[in-house]
Formats: sequence, structure tokens, C-alpha cells
Amino acid sequence: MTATLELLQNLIRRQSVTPLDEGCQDVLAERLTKLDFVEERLNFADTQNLWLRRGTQRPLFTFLGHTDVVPTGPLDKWLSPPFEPTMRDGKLYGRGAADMKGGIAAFITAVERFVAKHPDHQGSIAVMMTSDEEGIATHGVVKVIEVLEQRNEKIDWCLVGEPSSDKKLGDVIRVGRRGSLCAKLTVLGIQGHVAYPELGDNPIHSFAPALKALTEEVWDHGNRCFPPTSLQVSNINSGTGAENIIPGSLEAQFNLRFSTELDEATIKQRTHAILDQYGFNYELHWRLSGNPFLTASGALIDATHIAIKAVTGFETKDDTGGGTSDGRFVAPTGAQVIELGPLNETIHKINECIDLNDLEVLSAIYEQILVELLVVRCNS
Ligand SMILES: N[C@@H](CCC[C@H](NC(=O)CCC(=O)O)C(=O)O)C(=O)O
Ligand SMILES: [Zn+2]
Ligand SMILES: [Zn+2]
Repeated sequence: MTATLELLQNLIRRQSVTPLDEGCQDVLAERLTKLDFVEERLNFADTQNLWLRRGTQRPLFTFLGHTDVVPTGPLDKWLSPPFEPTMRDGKLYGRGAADMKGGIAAFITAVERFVAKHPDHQGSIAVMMTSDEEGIATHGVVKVIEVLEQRNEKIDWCLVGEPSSDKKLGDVIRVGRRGSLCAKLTVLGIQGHVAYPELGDNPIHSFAPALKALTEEVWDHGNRCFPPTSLQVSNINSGTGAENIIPGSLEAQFNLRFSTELDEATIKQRTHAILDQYGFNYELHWRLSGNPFLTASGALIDATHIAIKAVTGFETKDDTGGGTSDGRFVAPTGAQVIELGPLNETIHKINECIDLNDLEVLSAIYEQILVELLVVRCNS
């Protein structure tokens, strides 16, 4: 069994459903402190955060990941228990295998091999972990970055191990992410008897045309780097459960994934303009999960392209799709941020898995990126 596979199995056995860590970070810290990484725990509220750094010089390369996982869903639908890592058909199954304990295991073994071969490398290497990525992310990386900024500790290059790959390992890297803006809408009506509609005001009926307008709105056309902005309604609730009552209110939630063509203020203003056309009373509460970010071409993207080509033989593609990530907290510091990790086909699903060969290839690519940045580039 390889070192990466063994470590991944150890991590999957820990039931670290967000915001729990269940000792995952202890395992990582124990391995890397043996290699002269300095360990810091930056825990806030219910969230465990770990900052491990080897070296004091710049440039500082950072691997960023999360040890929390999403809930399993119905256990009886899993072919093997989600927290018992199980090998079948050349794959390892378990919650977090791809998102993102596989990436974390590959980080650690890549660093171990790299340090063994290049103990006196240039610059510094850090590993940043949080247990609050899958949750609301208020006490995770955002807080660690605050601490680093306060002491002027600057990350030059940040690689997030989120599952970026599409059809084969390394075929897609994320060089940025769309913004994410969440809305909670309450449409206010008047509760009444369905037989006396003139005495009530049905919020479902009021909202229906506005819902159509919101979902049909062309928010923008995207641009060279970003796909068009999209709005998705995630929840609608109304009604008392009775067949003969007009409900008094309706709650809806929707989320916009937005490109750099738009910003928070413009989206809010345009949403109000749409809703205001329909003459109902409403309350609207917003939460900005993250602004869009984009890493310009530079050393990190170049090194990643070279490393993927060297290990796999093919060219990778730059992309800004998918969800947002904790990279949104790192990019505003001026760091170059990219994301490279396993195939995302099974993430958050029942029977999440990672291909055993992909795990080793990923670790080899990570190691090669360190070589490109902290050996080849720094010595040229
Ligand atoms: N709940 C958090 C942020 C949620 C982040 C989440 N990201 C992913 O699912 C990554 C998937 C991928 O790699 O494409 C999301 O985009 O919703 C918050 O809102 O603070
Ligand atoms: Zn993830
Ligand atoms: Zn996830």
C-alpha cells in the first residue's frame, strides 16, 4: 500500500462532518513537524484551523485544504459504509475521498518526498487546513488570513486541493471562481379562506410572475474568463398544509453565481427593480458568500501547466467554473491562487470515490509543482 493511500484511509475513517475535524489535523501536523514545519493552531469558535510552515523566506508556497466533509446522506444507499474506506474496482470509496481528503493526502506525501530530496529548498512551504469549508465558513480560512495579514505574513502562491478535474486527472485547473451571493426573500400576503379570495392576498400567486422574471433575466454574457452569471432558486416554502387556507407569506431562497461583469451592489439593485414591478410587499436579506476572483497568468499557473504536462503528458485547461472555494479569502491578499484536485464527478454524492491511480498521479503533480517553483524557478 502506498503512503498516500494509507494516509487517505486514515483520514476517511475520521467522521469529520462539518465543522468537525476529528483529529485529521493532528495527523497532518504530526507528519510535517517531523520535517521541521512549525505548527500553529488558529482555532475560532467551533472551527479547527492549522497553519504549518517550513522556512521563513519568501516566496511562500501554500497548500490549502479542508478536513471537514459533507454529511453522508442515507447510509443504506452506500455500497460500503462512508467512513470505512473500501477499495473496489481500482477506486477508494468513502466520504471525503475526492472532496477533499484525497487532495490533502496527496499534499502531504508530495511534501514529504520533496523535502527528502530538497531539504535546503528556496522559499517556504506552508499547509493551511480548516474544518469549516463545507459549512458557513465564518471561522475558517477567513480568520486565518486575518491573522496572517496582521503579522504581514504574505502568501505568494496558493494551491487549493479542491476537486477541479473533469474527465481525467489534471485536465482542468481553476484559475478563479465566480462570486456567490445568497438571497432570502419573504413575500408578504394576507392569510384567509380559499373560498373568500377577496379577503386574502395569496403570496404564491403574487410571486409566480416575479419568479419567472428572475429566472429568465439575462444577468450578463460573462466574459473571456468567466461564464455568464446565473441565478438558481434553491428553496420555496409557503402554505399551512391545509387545503382551504390562503397562506400569509412565502419564503424563497436563491443564489447567484456571478462573473466579474457584475458586482454585489448591481445585482441587488437589479433584483429589487424586478421584484418592484409586481406590486407585492416583500423583505429581502442578502449574504455575500464570496466575490469573484481571478489569478492572472504568472509563475503559479505556468508551473502547474508544466508539472501536469511532465507527469501526465497532456495540456491542462484553465477554467473558472464550479462552486466557490476558500481561495476567495486568499486571493484578495494579492496571492496567486489556483485549484487542482481529483475528479469532481462523485463529490457530495452517495458512494463518493477516488481512483487509486489518480491519487498517486496527483501527489506526483503536486511534488513537481514544488520543484518547478522552489527549485527550478528560484535557482534560475
Ligand atoms: N457554504 C460556504 C461556501 C460553499 C462553497 C461551495 N463550494 C463548493 O461546493 C466547491 C465545489 C467545486 O469545487 O466546484 C459552493 O460553491 O457553494 C459559504 O457560502 O460560505
Ligand atoms: Zn471541498
Ligand atoms: Zn464540498
